[in-house]
Amino acid sequence: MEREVLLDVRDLDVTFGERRKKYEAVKKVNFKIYKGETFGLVGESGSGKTTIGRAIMRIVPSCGGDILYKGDKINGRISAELDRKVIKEIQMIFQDPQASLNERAKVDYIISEGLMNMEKGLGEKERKKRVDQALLDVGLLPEFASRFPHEFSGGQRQRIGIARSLIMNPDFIIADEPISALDVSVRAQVLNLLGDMKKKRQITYLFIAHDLSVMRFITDRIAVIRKGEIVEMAETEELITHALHPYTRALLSAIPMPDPKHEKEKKLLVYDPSVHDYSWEKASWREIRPEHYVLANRKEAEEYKKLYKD
Ligand SMILES: Nc1ncnc2c1ncn2[C@@H]1O[C@H](COP(=O)(O)OP(=O)(O)OP(=O)(O)O)[C@@H](O)[C@H]1O
Repeated sequence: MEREVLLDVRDLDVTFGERRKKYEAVKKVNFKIYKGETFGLVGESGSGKTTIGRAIMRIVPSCGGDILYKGDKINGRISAELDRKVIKEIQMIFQDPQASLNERAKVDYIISEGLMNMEKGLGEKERKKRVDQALLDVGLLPEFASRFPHEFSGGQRQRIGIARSLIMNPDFIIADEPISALDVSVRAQVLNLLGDMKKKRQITYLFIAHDLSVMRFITDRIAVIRKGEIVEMAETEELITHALHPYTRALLSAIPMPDPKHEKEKKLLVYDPSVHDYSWEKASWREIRPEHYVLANRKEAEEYKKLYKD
């Protein structure tokens, strides 16, 4: 059965600064996220993960390429109607719950601010009801609504951030390292909460993280990003067990990075199932195994051939 594509990112470029100070944070990035899946974007700090999330949220402008949500192009100029739909349906959960909540506002306001902007005619009684429900949904008590963020622990603050997203009844959530700033003891709880939300509400996730250990348990597919480019993309289990790109393998096992001088010669390693062998083709995305894509150089190909030839 054909899977429904929720988000389709095509040749996305994001550049910061101008002229000599120009910095290409995201370069020709392509991926699709299917409805109902949890798609992971993994890479070390500064690789461009957050920028991709922010480009989808339209917090940073894209410089090239298309971002299609449910088939509609949402980057660049869009209609007011589509703008409202995207604001409501796509929500983001931020990395640092200490920084992402307005310290001067009560939880009640923080959680319902977006909702009030979207539904101008919303009555006070209904608003209150939805705030209480959102708090209960994330495992917090309705009476917390009258408190300020500083009265909460890191884990509770992240739950408040999640409640702020959930109250919009989103179809798609971008979770940008939602647990990395939290105490180890509460990380699993927050992950479980996100997992429960997915099951109950059929939410699709883009999950951003810098290490693969967490991703392994929560994602269906993963794209590995390095210096603004996707270097490998596959189903999670396939990627973990048959990582092809040395960078992915480095993320998996903390082995040293490949020599950067080999990066210039970019070619695509293609697995041909009919002859059970790999060959090099010009650098455009192709499947190696079903839905396993990799971008690498010739020297690495020789390594892969040795390692992965059945
Ligand atoms: N608004 C901006 N202006 C200029 N440069 C930026 C801006 N935002 C991000 N960058 C740069 O773009 C690159 C990618 O940053 P980004 O935050 O997307 O990386 P990341 O992979 O999410 O890293 P982290 O895990 O540390 O958040 C970095 O070099 C960063 O300094």
